[in-house]
Amino acid sequence: MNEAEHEQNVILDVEDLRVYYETPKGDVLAVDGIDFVLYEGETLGLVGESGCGKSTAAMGILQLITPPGRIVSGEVWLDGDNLLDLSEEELRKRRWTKLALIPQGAMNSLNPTMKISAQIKDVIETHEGRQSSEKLKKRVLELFSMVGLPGRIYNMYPHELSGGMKQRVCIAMAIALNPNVIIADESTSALDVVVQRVVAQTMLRVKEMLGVSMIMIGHDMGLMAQMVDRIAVMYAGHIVEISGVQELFHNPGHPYSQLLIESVPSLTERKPLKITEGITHDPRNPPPGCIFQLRCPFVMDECRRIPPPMINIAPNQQVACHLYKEQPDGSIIDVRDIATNP
Ligand SMILES: Nc1ncnc2c1ncn2[C@@H]1O[C@H](COP(=O)(O)OP(=O)(O)OP(=O)(O)O)[C@@H](O)[C@H]1O
Repeated sequence: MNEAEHEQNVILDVEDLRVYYETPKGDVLAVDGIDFVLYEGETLGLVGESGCGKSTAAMGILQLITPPGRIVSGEVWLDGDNLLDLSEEELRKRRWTKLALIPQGAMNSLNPTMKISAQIKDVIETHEGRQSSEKLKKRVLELFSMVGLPGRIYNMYPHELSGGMKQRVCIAMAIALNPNVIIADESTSALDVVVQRVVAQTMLRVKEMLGVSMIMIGHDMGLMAQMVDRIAVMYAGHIVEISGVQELFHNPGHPYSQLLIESVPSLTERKPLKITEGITHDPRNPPPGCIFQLRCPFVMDECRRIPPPMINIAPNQQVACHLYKEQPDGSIIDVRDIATNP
């Protein structure tokens, strides 16, 4: 769905974001011009194989890139501000209160020497100033109950909790100041499958209770299918498709999305995993034209020369691929259909 067709408001607007890492052999173009919007109340999945730039994109949005990384260009609009224009002080005020991150391996980011409750209180007091201990305790216990944690862990340390519980503590921290947007970076991948599902359900419940918008980063397509409204598919620093879950799973548009969907394991049918090659080009020296050309089964001459623009191929489906051509009447044709039905 494009912005005009969507009834909801845009809460986060990322435009042409580029983040590169400096290396002795040249810059790694980790995120190389991504554009997307997040709608109010929406959960957007960001998927793609390891190294495609998902975490870098998240850190770029939050302005948390550190050397050798740097933001080369872009705009990140949140609540009327371009985060790239703000001072570190202004950014600090917005982190946790407007935009919260549940980082990769979040549960290992808890301070092992501090009680769980003290860590959550710290987040609250840093932003809101000192408060009565009674009031703080009530708030922490409320947060625990929202994420399904028992009150008895109030005086516990991180090592006394299971992985799933620690992950819930990180969710509690992320929602403590009622942010508009939460970015969860593969926050469930270090957990076993059953715990993953429980944590994922906690995130969904919290999302519904608070009406917060979320970006969920991961590679488990099955989990994504159950959790998100739309999915942005990333390949080598580029977003190649943004589609509704139904559209992506039933009719993936980009050849890379097609490979990803074909690789989703099914309970009833065993099939070989198609994604085995990984990103084939040097991320410091991407080919001109389409970023996926070296692995694309449908590559054409045009793909080797011209980067494909993102176009709407269906109401809730945008794809950057030369296979799709917009006709003067606005309809879309797939050039493979012309080749097979002249
Ligand atoms: N400090 C760094 N120096 C050089 N290159 C880096 C650095 N950090 C990341 N990269 C490169 O940037 C690219 C994107 O990495 P990133 O971690 O964002 O990908 P990802 O999709 O989040 O991967 P994963 O799913 O494994 O977390 C990769 O090619 C990676 O090797």
